[in-house]
Parts: sequence; structure tokens; C-alpha cells
Amino acid sequence: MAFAHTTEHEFSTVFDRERLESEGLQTRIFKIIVIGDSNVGKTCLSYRFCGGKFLKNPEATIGVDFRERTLQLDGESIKLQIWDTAGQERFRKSMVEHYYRNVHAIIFVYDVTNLSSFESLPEWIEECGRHCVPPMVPRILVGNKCDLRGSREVPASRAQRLADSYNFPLFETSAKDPSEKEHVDAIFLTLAYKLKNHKPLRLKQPAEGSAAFLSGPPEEDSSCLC
Ligand SMILES: Nc1nc2c(ncn2[C@@H]2O[C@H](COP(=O)(O)OP(=O)(O)OP(=O)(O)O)[C@@H](O)[C@H]2O)c(=O)[nH]1
Ligand SMILES: [Mg+2]
Repeated sequence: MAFAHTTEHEFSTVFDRERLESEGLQTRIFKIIVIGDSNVGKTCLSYRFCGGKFLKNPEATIGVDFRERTLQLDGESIKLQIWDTAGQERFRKSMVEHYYRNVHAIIFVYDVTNLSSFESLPEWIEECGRHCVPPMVPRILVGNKCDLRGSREVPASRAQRLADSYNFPLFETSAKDPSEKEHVDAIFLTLAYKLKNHKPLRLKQPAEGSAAFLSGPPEEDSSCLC
């Protein structure tokens, strides 16, 4: 099978169609990107959600790492394809266009013990705007490393004010603290439910008899004029 010139979504569609046909399941797939400064814990958060554990000694992400987890929500199979992006400019610059293309939801992460990572958030949010992500794409703000209680630099009240100003939900959690596992799950579940309740999206080149499909770009996607 040749994948030359195949877009990432088309690739996934082919791959998932084959697997899901054999399982006889119907699955919708959503792309979620995790964005924020380097070292805030994007890799550890996505690993906690997809792998169930705290990843010890992660290395700085180069480009993007993919993780995924399939959830059963109200009898429907939803696959979250998590794009764990690089925070360091030199490791992300060639990838930025790919991050935002056909994204279904965005998680902005900062470190509650690092004020500068919180102050960077407006820049990350603006970058997302520059890439014409439609307003209907759900966004969530996550303050990580809450286990480091004595080192907090970002008060919850300040984070809440910023979240309110953008109308984003705010979660504060810890990828490290095992007792926060369900809370980390709740971040992704909140997005999964929002996405699930969007209208079902059209199949791209549906195969006859195929039950699997990749959710396409949001229906209200407006053409980018920038
Ligand atoms: N105490 C504590 N440390 C954490 C937590 N999450 C991540 N870390 C640590 O923070 C450091 C950076 O974590 P990463 O997940 O690699 O950060 P990142 O945002 O993916 O960084 P880049 O890939 O460079 O963008 C590592 O030393 C982790 O062990 C947390 O919840 N609590
Ligand atoms: Mg990383």
C-alpha cells in the first residue's frame, strides 16, 4: 500500500478502517494537540492519560510524539489521537503547520511553579489564532505540577481570571501524583464529550461497508483569510 502524498488524516483513515473493519466497530477519531512552554509536563500529562503511569525522565519532545486512547462513551467508541508537541522553538518550527491542521481540540499547558510558562499562554493562544483554528474547536487550560505545593508561582485565582477571559475551562492537576490520575482523565474526557456531541462529521472517501471513519475538520470550518 503506498502512502506517498497521503495526508495524515487519510493515512489514519486507511489504517483505522482496516483495523476496525476486522473488529466490526464504529469509531470516531479526534485529533487533540497539547501545547505550551518546554518543561511544563505536556509529555507526562499525555503519557499519564494514554499509558496510565507517570513517565520518569522524559526527554524534550522533538517535533511531535503521538499517543492514543480509545474510550467508550455512551456506547460509542471514540479514539483520541493525542499530539504531544515540542515546547522548544528549535524542535517545533518545522512542525507548527502540521500541529494545527484539522485539529479538533487544544490543551494549553502551563506549570503552576513557573510564572513565565503561565505568562506565555497568550502567545500560544495567539499562535493558534494565527493558524486559523475555528472558534468552535474546544480549548482547555491546564496548570500542571500541583504536587509541588511549596513552589507554586501561579495562584489559582489568577489562572481562573485568565481562563475566564478566554472562556476556557481551567484544570489544575499533576501528571506525577497518582491520586490525580482520574483528574487527568477528566481533562481529556471533558474534551471527548464535547467532541462527541458535535454533529457527526462526514466520511472522507467512505469505503463500502466500512464502519470506521475519521472525523473530518469541523463543519463550520471557515476558510482562512490570513
Ligand atoms: N513534580 C512534577 N514534575 C513533573 C510533572 N509533570 C512533569 N514533570 C517533570 O517536568 C519535566 C518536564 O516534563 P515533560 O513532560 O518532558 O515536559 P514537556 O512539556 O513535554 O517538555 P518539552 O517536550 O520540552 O516541550 C520532567 O522532569 C518531568 O519529570 C508533575 O506533574 N509534577
Ligand atoms: Mg515533551
